Formats: sequence, structure tokens, C-alpha cells
Amino acid sequence: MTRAVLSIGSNLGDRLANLRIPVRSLAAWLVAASPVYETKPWGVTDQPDFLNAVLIVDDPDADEWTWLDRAQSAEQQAGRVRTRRWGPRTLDVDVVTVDNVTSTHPDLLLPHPGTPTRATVLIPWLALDPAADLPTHGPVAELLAALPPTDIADVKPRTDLSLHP
Ligand SMILES: Nc1ncnc2c1ncn2[C@@H]1O[C@H](COP(=O)(O)OP(=O)(O)OP(=O)(O)O)[C@@H](O)[C@H]1O
Ligand SMILES: Nc1nc2c(c(=O)[nH]1)N=C(CO)CN2
Repeated sequence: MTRAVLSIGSNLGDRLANLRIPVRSLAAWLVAASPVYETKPWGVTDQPDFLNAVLIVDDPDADEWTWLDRAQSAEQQAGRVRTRRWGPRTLDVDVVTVDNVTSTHPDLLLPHPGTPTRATVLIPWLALDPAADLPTHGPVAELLAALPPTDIADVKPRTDLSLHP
């Protein structure tokens, strides 16, 4: 089996509709979809707020490259145009982990190196799985507790929104 954790985000266009694109295209392998969060942009801060969420998917026939391929197909379906690093996007799908695989290949770094410091990933992931563990880093709850409180305050649940139509 390969169980993957995917982080999804959108800050352009119909953000919720964009997040639902991978939910639909990955439906056959979807184990769980997190709540949706409204988040302040990190990295490049002069851009619109994001909606972020996390998906857990499982496919016995997939490896890590299959998941990257599926993630990138969903981005393309959302009409994503690559602009600047960390800039606004209709849909970003990052492969956070695939089982306990580690990879230093630049096209597929695993676990995704941004994860330990991104409340926008850790909070939705923890909501789905309180015992979540980031391979080579440790419990997600501990990583989150180590972040500045302002990072956590910048990630707000949108209980009025759902990834399922
Ligand atoms: N774990 C991963 N998940 C998704 N893409 C990855 C991963 N590791 C490396 N990449 C590579 O990153 C590139 C895409 O980068 P992208 O423009 O989405 O970065 P970003 O989302 O702006 O920044 P970040 O990766 O820090 O979130 C792709 O070429 C992809 O092959
Ligand atoms: N809040 C938030 N900020 C970001 C995000 C994101 O998903 N959420 N993604 C980025 C590029 O990957 C850059 N900044």
C-alpha cells in the first residue's frame, strides 16, 4: 500500500471550487479530507489569503511518483500557471509524505521540506489524525507546538465550507 498525505491550497479564483478539483480526481483513493482553513499568506505576504486543507489518500498500486503525477494533473486541471515562487495560484497540491519514504530528488523531496514549519499543513493534518507523525521529524503535534503562536493564529477554520459538495 502507499498512503500519502497531500496539502492543497488556493488563493485565486473560486478557491473552494479549486480545492474540490483534487477531491474529485482522487476520489477513488480518498481516505479522509480535512476541514477547510482560511490562512494568511506566508513567504510572499502581499497576496490574497489562501484556503488550505489536507487530504489522506491510499492506493496499493501507487508509488511516490504516481502521487506527484496525480498532484500535478490536478493543478493543471485548475488551470494553474506557474509564476513566481510562493506566488498566488489557483491550486497547489504538495506531496507531504508517502508512507515513510524519504527522497532527496529535487523533483520529489520527501517528506516535503516545508512541512515542519507550516501551520497551514500541520493544523489540517492534525485535525484528521491527532497521532500523525512526520517521518524523520516526529509527532505533528510537537512540530505545531514549536511554531510561533502568530503562525497558528493565521490559520482559521472555515466551518461554513466543506470540501465535499
Ligand atoms: N514533495 C513534493 N511535492 C510536490 N512537488 C514537489 C515536491 N518535491 C519537489 N517538488 C517539485 O517542486 C516543483 C513545484 O514547485 P512549486 O512551484 O509547486 O513550489 P511552491 O509550491 O511554490 O513551493 P513549495 O514547494 O515550497 O510549497 C515541482 O517541479 C515538483 O517536482
Ligand atoms: N497561507 C498560505 N501561504 C502560502 C501557501 C499556502 O498554501 N498557504 N503556499 C505558498 C506556495 O506554496 C505560499 N504561501
